[in-house]
Amino acid sequence: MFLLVAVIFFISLIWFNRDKRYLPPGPIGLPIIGNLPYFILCKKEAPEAFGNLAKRNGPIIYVRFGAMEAIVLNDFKTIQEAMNHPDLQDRPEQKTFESKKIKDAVGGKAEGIAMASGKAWKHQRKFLVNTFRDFGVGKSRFEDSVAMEAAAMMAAIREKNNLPFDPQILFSNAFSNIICSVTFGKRFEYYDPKFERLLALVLRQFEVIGGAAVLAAFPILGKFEFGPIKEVTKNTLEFINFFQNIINDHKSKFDENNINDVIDAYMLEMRSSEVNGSPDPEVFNEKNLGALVGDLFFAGIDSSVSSLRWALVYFLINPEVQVKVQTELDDVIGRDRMPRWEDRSRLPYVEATIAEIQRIGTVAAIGGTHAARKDVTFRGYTIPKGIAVIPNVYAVMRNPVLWPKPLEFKPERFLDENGKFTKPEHFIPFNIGPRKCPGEQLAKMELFIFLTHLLHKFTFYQPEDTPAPSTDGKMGLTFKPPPFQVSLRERD
Ligand code: HEM
Repeated sequence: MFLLVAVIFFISLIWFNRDKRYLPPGPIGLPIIGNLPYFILCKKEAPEAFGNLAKRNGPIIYVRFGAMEAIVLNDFKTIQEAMNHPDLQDRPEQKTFESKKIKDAVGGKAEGIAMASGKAWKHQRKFLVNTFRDFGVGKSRFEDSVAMEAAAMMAAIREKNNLPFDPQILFSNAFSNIICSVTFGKRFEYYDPKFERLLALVLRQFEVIGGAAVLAAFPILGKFEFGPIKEVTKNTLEFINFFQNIINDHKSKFDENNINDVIDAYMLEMRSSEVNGSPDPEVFNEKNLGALVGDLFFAGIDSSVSSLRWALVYFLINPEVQVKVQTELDDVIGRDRMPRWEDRSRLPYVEATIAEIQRIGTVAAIGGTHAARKDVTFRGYTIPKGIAVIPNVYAVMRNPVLWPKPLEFKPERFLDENGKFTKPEHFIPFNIGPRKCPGEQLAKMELFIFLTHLLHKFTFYQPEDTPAPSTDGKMGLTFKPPPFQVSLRERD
């Protein structure tokens, strides 16, 4: 009996690993579950575990979890080539949101930008990039909205009366409000119950989505809708309801001569496509609008919140860097006014510090999963149609050849011999290629304004009797620091 089981096991092992002939090397997978045990047993977060596999197998590796197969790219040149490849710009099919309940609520399949492929992605991405440009998002004329939100957040910080606090909620309030303003032209007071509910949902969704994605890789488990998948479905239905009310409100007040936000601009595009047949009416419709609004929330909040939290973690551990940033701000800007976006070219140490936070924090550690539109031959391997292609940006940002002593927090690595800010081409926090982050300019402005305004007014330090914050990031929707507490003093 034992012999029979052993024979069946080995035959299935060979069968499940059979079609690796043209695929890159990787660890041998078990039947059904694939490489899941490796990732559980190695006790590392996925980006680091991929990097370790690459040390043994070369920069391009193949891994499998249940039905989800992935090719992971672990060095800069490979990522650069793949992310610019015209046939590698799709997204893999999304099983996490496959629930019938979600489809019923939306009236079918809804595609925004972040998870879309083909023409839905191409047209809507172009729309978003143009709309951001027209509204001046991430440009000087948008600065006042960002600065106002930073001021509201600092007022809320002062209400903590010098008691230690976890910055997660306040940062989430602020960055959510910026996305609300861009998307539907409204910001909320921090204690508005509607806003508190929305924020709690957003934060919870960020927490459970990773677990749901793992379960969804096993179609049989995914069908039963339990645990995280059930919760993701429930939260998504609540989001749909929230966004739909806002869209309905915009519909009732729509005025084509008064386009104020992304939803207005999208409705104008829908009108034009109804009347002229261009842009494509199959793409610009209300279902996809809802999905696009959701994308802005999921892509545009957690990444900025986690970046600013990494900033505080590294300032608490390296107080001398915080002092240098404050000294540069005081020397260049002075104490009588707040720093402005246009000041940044005169603040090389500030720019270098923000870059170093983005490098060492690497919030988009596996920076955007792509997929092949058709079978692609890449560096002698086959990337089969639909398979996930993961750029391991974390491995690039911590490669000791590119960044000597990569675990040390050293803003100076971004300064040249004349003290000018400089960044090498392998610095890719927003990924590269046609699919790179369309919110890059906004994110850069948010980080600059929030960081400089906070350090202009406050000095952060580790609360007494608490351990130093951990730099061991955790993978959720983004790569983020574990919760920590911070204290501050108001500067003179
Ligand atoms: C520090 C902050 C941010 C970082 C590090 C970041 C990074 C990224 C990365 C790595 C991707 C995947 C690119 C790819 O698939 O190749 C992405 C996609 C995206 N990001 Fe960001 N992002 C940030 C902030 C924002 C903000 C503020 C917004 C919105 C206003 C935004 C909107 C998007 C959207 C819509 C996508 C999907 C693009 C597509 O699929 O074509 N991001 N971001």
